[in-house]
Amino acid sequence: MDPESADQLLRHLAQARWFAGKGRRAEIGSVTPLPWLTDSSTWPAVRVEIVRVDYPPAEDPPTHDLQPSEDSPPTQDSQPAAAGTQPWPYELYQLMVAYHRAPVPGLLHAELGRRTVAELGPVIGYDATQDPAACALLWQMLLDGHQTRYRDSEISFHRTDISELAPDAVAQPFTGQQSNTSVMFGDQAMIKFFRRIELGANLDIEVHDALGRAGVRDVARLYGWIHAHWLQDGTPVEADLAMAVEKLASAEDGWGLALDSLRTAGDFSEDAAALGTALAQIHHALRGAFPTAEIDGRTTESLMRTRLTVAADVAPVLTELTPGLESAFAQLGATTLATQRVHGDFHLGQTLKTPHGWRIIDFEGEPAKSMAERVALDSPWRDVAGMLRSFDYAAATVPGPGAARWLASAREAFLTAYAGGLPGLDEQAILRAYEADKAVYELVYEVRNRPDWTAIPLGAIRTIANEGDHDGIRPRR
Ligand SMILES: Nc1ncnc2c1ncn2[C@@H]1O[C@H](COP(=O)(O)OP(=O)(O)O)[C@@H](O)[C@H]1O
Ligand SMILES: O=P(O)(O)O[C@H]1O[C@H](CO)[C@@H](O[C@H]2O[C@H](CO)[C@@H](O)[C@H](O)[C@H]2O)[C@H](O)[C@H]1O
Repeated sequence: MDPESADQLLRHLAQARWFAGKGRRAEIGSVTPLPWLTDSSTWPAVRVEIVRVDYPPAEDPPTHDLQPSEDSPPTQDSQPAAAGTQPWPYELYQLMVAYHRAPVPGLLHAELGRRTVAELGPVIGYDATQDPAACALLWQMLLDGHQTRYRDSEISFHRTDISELAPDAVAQPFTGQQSNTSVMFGDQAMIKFFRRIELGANLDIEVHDALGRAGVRDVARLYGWIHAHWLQDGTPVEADLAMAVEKLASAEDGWGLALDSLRTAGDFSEDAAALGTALAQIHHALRGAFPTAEIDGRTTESLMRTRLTVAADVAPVLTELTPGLESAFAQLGATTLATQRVHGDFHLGQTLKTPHGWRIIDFEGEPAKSMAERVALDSPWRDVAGMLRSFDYAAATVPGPGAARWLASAREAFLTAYAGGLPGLDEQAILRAYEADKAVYELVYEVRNRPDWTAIPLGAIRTIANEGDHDGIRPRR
């Protein structure tokens, strides 16, 4: 790729909401095209291109010296870099590209650049997720279970039961807040194209698949996914590129509903109870579908202490609160924790209320955690604590005379429905430790993303830390 095209691509990435490298010194390391999804007579011509974005240290000169590779389909415009190992951090991003021979009115915002592609000649590349013609082709490929291979690369569409899906569903890009890119197909399905690629199995697909097989109705039905394997700079890799699920029509998100209820002095306890029941059903199914283990609570306590130390570098106010927080974590030291696969980032924004009941979405865990952390077994109390923190966020966002009562009744209804009764003292102590750990995570999240919101988790952290002090409980180490 010539420097001008690399710069153009980098500019496109830099303005994309899903690009994680904003504000960092980034370079295009390589662009690896996967096999064409369309045949030579079909326009637009569609394929996935995997973009490696490098983050070299400031002293290294920019590298646009990308070398052609024999492992990729021949093109004039994009080749993987020759580098086999990367001395600096990098990320892989998916671009689903639709090539047209002439400009498409209405797709100006989705233009990736003009280039000459060996098999196509001079063309204009667009983000296919924004192109109705390309989306119609992708939809048909899902329905057909399309598969295409070239040398060491393959891309395949996998389906579950798609008998209810109509071929003529009209594509509509999702315009709400999200970290990936979703396209709605009529009122039937949504395809979420993962932007930042994680090699291996995608957690959201894995969990939706397992819960669907277990007959759980509290999540959207999984209709299929797109999987690929290719040579990434000479190394064979594979990843899931997209997930197709039931579109939850007429759905309202839990965060908005909770705020509405607070603003109108309403009562959220019925909804909170339904969310508790849904979470209990999901946890039950996850226990059946994935391994479980009993672990020494001291291991979790130690992880929480480490996370707190790391967090205090980002939010130094945590240093003075550390003794109280460690007191809360220390309660875990005396327990054996039953662990399993969990949601990992359960909050009101991950819940949608449909005419058929609440549905839970986005099983990928906390975005700031590594894949190993997100897939690790954990106590189900992590998710319970996540939702309790979310009620606290909602009440703090709409303060007023009724907020404290709203919060208490939502908490009680959720906990009672989840656990079949209010937790005993031992469970309350575990829950408190998880609430503290979650609030520490949130404080870091807010410092980095929404500095105006730091007071919310900080308020909870102070309360928990001071409770520990009053109890006179001290960490044992
Ligand atoms: N199955 C679905 N049907 C309808 N809308 C959905 C569905 N799943 C997610 N959404 C909408 O998309 C938004 C983002 O979903 P999410 O899974 O969190 O995406 P991302 O991982 O890209 O951030 C949700 O807040 C919700 O409004
Ligand atoms: O992007 P994700 O939805 O995966 O989650 C991240 O962003 C959330 C904010 O959008 C953040 O949630 C925090 O704020 C919510 C209110 O906006 C609140 O309901 C949650 O309880 C609170 O944790 C989440 O922590 C973060 O991982």
